[in-house]
Amino acid sequence: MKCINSLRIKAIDRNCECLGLLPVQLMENAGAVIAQHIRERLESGRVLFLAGRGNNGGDAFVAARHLAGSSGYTVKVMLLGKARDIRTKEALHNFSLLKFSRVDVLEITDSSQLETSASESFQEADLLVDAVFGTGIRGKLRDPESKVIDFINREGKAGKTVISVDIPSGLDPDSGDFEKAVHAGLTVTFHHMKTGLLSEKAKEYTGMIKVADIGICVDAEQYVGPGDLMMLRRRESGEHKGDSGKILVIGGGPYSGAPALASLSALKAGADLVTVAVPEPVAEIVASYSPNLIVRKLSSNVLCPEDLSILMDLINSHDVVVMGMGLGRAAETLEAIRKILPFCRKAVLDADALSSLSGAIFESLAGNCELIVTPHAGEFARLRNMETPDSLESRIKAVREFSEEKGVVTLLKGKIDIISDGKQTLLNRTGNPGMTVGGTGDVLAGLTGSIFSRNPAFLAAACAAHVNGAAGDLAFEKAGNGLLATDVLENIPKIIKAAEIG
Ligand SMILES: NC(=O)C1=CN([C@@H]2O[C@H](COP(=O)(O)OP(=O)(O)OC[C@H]3O[C@@H](n4cnc5c(N)ncnc54)[C@H](O)[C@@H]3O)[C@@H](O)[C@H]2O)[C@@H](O)CC1
Ligand SMILES: [K+]
Repeated sequence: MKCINSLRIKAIDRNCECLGLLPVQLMENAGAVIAQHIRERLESGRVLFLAGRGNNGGDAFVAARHLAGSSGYTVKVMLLGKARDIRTKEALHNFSLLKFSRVDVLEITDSSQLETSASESFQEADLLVDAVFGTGIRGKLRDPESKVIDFINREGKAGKTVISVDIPSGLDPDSGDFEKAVHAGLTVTFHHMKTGLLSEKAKEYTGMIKVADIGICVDAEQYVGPGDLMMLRRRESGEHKGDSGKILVIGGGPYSGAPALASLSALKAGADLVTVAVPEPVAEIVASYSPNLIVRKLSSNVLCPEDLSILMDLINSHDVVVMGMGLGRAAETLEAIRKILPFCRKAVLDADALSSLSGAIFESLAGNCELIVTPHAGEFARLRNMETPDSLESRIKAVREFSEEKGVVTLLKGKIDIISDGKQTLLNRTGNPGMTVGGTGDVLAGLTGSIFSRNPAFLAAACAAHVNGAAGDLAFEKAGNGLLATDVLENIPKIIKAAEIG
């Protein structure tokens, strides 16, 4: 059974919104599902909804409206707080519809009301709906919410049915931990099972669990979207130079532009420091591209095994090594890459570096170096010794199997990018035909390294693919098919800033 954590559900929710499926639509579906489960449990009678001020409460407002429209039900909503404290516009919108829906509303502004004016509502209810907290619960429980959980449990103990919306209130949706939680007879959770519901501790509290479809678009989950960018680590105030990533780019030799593009891209994506190590003949050219780059000279015309002595300290003092761009495929270069890799903790391999990889290398790296590879279809074919299939389905299968077998994260570039770590797979469709121009792959590699320095490999690769394509789409608006890799580079900060992840 597919399980999901609270961060990912938020991401999917946001992706839905970006696709045009509004949060209020999902709330409507969630509420309608809850109303249906109530009807199945209770043919007629008094139903009391305990609603918090977040979207979990919003689901309850919708369910109350649906149920009040069915004959035989007397419906009451107890709002924990004042209407003006309701946190989201969707919940507030649905709350405001209650006054036209034959639903009694009681605002609990003081815990003492629970013992006095509100106590009768608990006693006379035939069924209680727990919509105090869903996936948005944070920190220690406060009153009146904490007390309401006790009141719900008291009625449950007396034999009344308690239905929890999404999760029993009080449970941490990810760990299943709690200081106090609603004891439900039935939990109706939305879209996928929440990780916390399956914990040993939670099992006694959830009652029967039903996973309910609420109409989330498949693409919101299968494709990387702005919601996934929300999962990336935010920069904290008070961070120091270097905390937001130190990237070592190893590239150049036959080419000089490629390592410069990767390095600048890492900086534009928010890395604090980028050092670019390049063979001696191109060092000055690379340095001339930008004063923001720290350039280190390697010993000869191309990267070679002797350079390991210069590179060791650099590798140790940087978070991520991004390697391959413009290195060429001289035998000594490929040998050097194979020698360098075991010393890296995190590495992104692109272009020529991919030619150095063999089964034995992957095995020797397992557990020591986290690796992201960013091949295009031709490079992927060479990596696997097998044609890269044309159909999307077969490509997805190939990328998933390769990633699982080799223990790496693969970002297969194409019209639709495929990102997989063997267990999770995401697709990306940002980008445009103008991006077939040289250099955009170098930009992607640097961007990936930059995000990877602060985030898990799979999330970093997926988000990098999305940001790179989105920056390319902005560049396309101005330059069409005449866009350059440098135009993509220039637009990276706009995309990063819009997602507030820089
Ligand atoms: N795809 C989705 O994510 C959907 C989510 N929906 C619902 O939205 C819920 C998540 O909504 P929210 O993120 O608004 O969060 P919640 O409704 O779970 O609760 C957040 C609110 O609870 C209060 N709160 C949090 N911790 C507290 C504490 N320790 N003591 C006292 N008060 C506390 C705060 O006022 C906060 O605004 C889900 O569980 C689900 O029921 C649905 O509307 C449909 C779609
Ligand atoms: K709940």
